Amino acid sequence: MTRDSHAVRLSGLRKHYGTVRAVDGVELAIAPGEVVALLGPNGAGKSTTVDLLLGLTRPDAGTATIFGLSPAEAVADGVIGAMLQGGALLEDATVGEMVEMVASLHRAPLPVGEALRRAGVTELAGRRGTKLSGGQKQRARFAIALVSDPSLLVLDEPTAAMDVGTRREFWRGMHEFTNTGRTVLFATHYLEEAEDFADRVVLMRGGRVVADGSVAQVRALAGGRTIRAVVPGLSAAVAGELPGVSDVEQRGEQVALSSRDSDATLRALLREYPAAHEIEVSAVGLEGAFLSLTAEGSAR
Ligand SMILES: Nc1ncnc2c1ncn2[C@@H]1O[C@H](COP(=O)(O)OP(=O)(O)OP(=O)(O)O)[C@@H](O)[C@H]1O
Repeated sequence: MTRDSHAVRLSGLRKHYGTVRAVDGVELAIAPGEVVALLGPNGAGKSTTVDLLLGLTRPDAGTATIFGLSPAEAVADGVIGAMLQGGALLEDATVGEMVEMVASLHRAPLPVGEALRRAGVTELAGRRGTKLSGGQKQRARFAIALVSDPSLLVLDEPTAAMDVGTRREFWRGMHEFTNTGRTVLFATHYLEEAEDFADRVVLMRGGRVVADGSVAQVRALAGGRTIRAVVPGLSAAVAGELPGVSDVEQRGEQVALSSRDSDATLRALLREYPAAHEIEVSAVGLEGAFLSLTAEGSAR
């Protein structure tokens, strides 16, 4: 088999559970070195996509490859490391023993101490699985995911059980990993994590990819900008007819116009209402884009 130049390639991937289309024709190619956030509301198909990529579930149709390998081959080779939400830990073993055991399964693992350090669990090495808090378990799973020294890390809501400080430490460890040119795909509900950490955002809804691009591109897809101004004598009906305007919110003389073309809207607004003042134009945040692109009945 020729080595695929992509770190991840999902083609025509489908998985149904009864009548539920958990993954409904996903196409996704991730280049080596990309850090990709997988976003979407509950039930969008993120975990199923991750499971298909790891070979934990078989697709009804389509293929998933990792550097040209099947999921099973990639897992066996240590090319892919995974951190899953409910990933089992051995309750009777210590964190150090668990990492040691996983290391022994791989040809060229990281030194165990190094994996523990990168995951911030050096102090927990002697602690048993039963004695770990939710956030500590997540960090132990991170050490286990790192120890094969994988080229691709796949993480399903890695920081879900972590407090703010632990989360910051976790992303510091991740930066250490990605700075060496490794590839990461992580599913998350925290938009600020996607905004801060990902090069690319893939938005899923109903088992499909509904947006894919940089944070800035996904924001732009959601339909532009908001213009806020104080406009004496404004008529909401007239404002709604200005070019590019998709929504008008008025409170007294204060107005917020959502616009697909803020330049055209602003020119027309000032022509119509020369007394308009305190004008502010702002981009839609990732949160706004997320809500608009994943809303039920959204056009995309
Ligand atoms: N093993 C299963 N059996 C039956 N239905 C399933 C199974 N796994 C997932 N589903 C269904 O498939 C759909 C997609 O679920 P999935 O867990 O992939 O979504 P998700 O985007 O990860 O959601 P969340 O953000 O809540 O974790 C949902 O409707 C879910 O109920």
